[in-house]
Amino acid sequence: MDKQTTTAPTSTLSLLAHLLPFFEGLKGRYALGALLLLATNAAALLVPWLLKRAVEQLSHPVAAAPSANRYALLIALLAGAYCLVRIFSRTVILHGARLIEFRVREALFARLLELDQTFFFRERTGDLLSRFSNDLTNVRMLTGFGIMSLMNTVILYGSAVWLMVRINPLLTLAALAPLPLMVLTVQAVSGRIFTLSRETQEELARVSNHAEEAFSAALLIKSYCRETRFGEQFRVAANRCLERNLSLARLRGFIIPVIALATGAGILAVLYLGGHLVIRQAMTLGDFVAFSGYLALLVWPTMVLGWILTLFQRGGASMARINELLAARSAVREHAAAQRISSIKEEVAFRNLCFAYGERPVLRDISFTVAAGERIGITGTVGSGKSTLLQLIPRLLPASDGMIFLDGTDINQLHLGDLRSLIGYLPQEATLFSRTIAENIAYGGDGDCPKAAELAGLSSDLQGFTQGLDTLVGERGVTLSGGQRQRVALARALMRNPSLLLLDDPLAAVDAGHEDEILTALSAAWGGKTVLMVSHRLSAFRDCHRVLVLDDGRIVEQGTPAELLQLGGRYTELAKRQGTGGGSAGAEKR
Ligand SMILES: Nc1ncnc2c1ncn2[C@@H]1O[C@H](COP(=O)(O)OP(=O)(O)OP(=O)(O)O)[C@@H](O)[C@H]1O
Repeated sequence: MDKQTTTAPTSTLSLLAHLLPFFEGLKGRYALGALLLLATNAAALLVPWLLKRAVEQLSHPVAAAPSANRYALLIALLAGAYCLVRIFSRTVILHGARLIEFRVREALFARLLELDQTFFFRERTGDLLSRFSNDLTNVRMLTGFGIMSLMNTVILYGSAVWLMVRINPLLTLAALAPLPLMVLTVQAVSGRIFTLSRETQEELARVSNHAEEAFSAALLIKSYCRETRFGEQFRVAANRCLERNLSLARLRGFIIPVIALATGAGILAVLYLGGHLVIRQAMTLGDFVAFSGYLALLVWPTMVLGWILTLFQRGGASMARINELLAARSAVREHAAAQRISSIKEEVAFRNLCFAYGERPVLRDISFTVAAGERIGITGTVGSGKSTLLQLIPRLLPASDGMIFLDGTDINQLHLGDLRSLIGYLPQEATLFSRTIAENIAYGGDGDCPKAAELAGLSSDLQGFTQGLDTLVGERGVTLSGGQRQRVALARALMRNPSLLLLDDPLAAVDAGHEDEILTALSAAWGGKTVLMVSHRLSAFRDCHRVLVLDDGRIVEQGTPAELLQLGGRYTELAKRQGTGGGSAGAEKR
């Protein structure tokens, strides 16, 4: 995702405009919140007016005592009503903010599920997690406290200033005269606050990334005694984050005294000028008390202006980061007129398939056809593009149009869900969820779980677990051996009895004893399945009708294992090195 660390603060509003769709159906709630805020402020504004009336009564001392009690009671009642309505207004608005946070989180998650592999190659997990946690919190603060405080400030300023003008326009001017100084200062620093907020969020994302890497690579860090070095790298990242945070705090610290100065100067001006007006009897004492009361009500909203500004700039910066994620588009998309498919009747064909990761070509001019029910082995040098080739078939990676066909139809025109449900894919690295073995296998689809486990050669392992298929595998399968993890993943791929089986190095983490067990079990599972099996071990190809040998993204040899051994080329060389018959048992061609 493009970094926009220097996005101008003026664009904060346009960034926040992206939030509008998430307010759908909540506008009424915010309007009610505003109404309740109006009511609380009306109660607050009545207090100075009652004080004025109470003070005016003091000029008639005889009647003053009972009426003073009455005013005191009224003020107490108003304060009670103020508290009650205030609680409701906060709940109504803050609840709305929680709903918005929930909606944005859902939208983010839906987008992440939709994005293809190439996106995840680019992005760091810690950074993505940070968008889900810190950035979302900032957006919630903005849509909750930010909006509530802003509405409160606008309502209070609008009404209090109007009442003050009614009492004495010139005194109002004097009270508010220092405000432009405050506005100019706030304006001057707001751009810097936005930039710093954005940088802080990015540094925080780096810290999350370091933490995430430290957790997932704990074994590696310990085995290479890299605790100190890793700790140091974390400290550097955390320090950079701290510096940004401190700069932000300094800036906020600078705003608050300026605001306090402006409000203090206003109060001073009112005391001095208002006092003189009262002495000269150009203003009643009651009006002076009411005026001071209104001004006092403005102190807090003025003081929190700096905080509101920070909430908006920080929320804007976070929204920019969230928008980047929401705007990310998958290179693998459903075709507008996607064709449904329920089986592979004839073939899977590759026609001059080329693929590149960014600028780097990985597969070049690959052409071959796999007849339905045919089993193809794929071997070759490390990094020759074998895994990439497999991942292109279920469109886990985006292939260009006109390169891969299923029964004559370009896979890009097929319904994505249909295509994928025809395929059982075993990736090179087995990914397990921290659930039971049975649940991990059942993730592959509906089917016979014990049977799939048996086919994957898991039976003897399951006997060793007291809870068998119900054994919990720990986070990402840590409580299983590498070979066991891979066999659970294999069972998952077999679970839905797929038409097309894509096996990426199914014997990579398997010992010789299990290799034979799995291959024998798989022989029973082939049925009429079309199979593409990648392996470095040529013995894996004993049931394959044909084997392709890849080198630097090209097919350099192909044929039955026996034919390839006759060629005396790459395959023969590999077979010699492995001291095997090169899978020459080779399946009979149909
Ligand atoms: N996400 C990626 N971004 C950039 N390059 C990649 C990415 N994944 C793989 N590659 C590169 O593409 C080439 C082919 O990778 P691939 O994993 O398909 O090879 P392979 O033949 O399966 O390798 P191996 O035998 O080691 O499993 C390699 O050079 C690899 O470095």
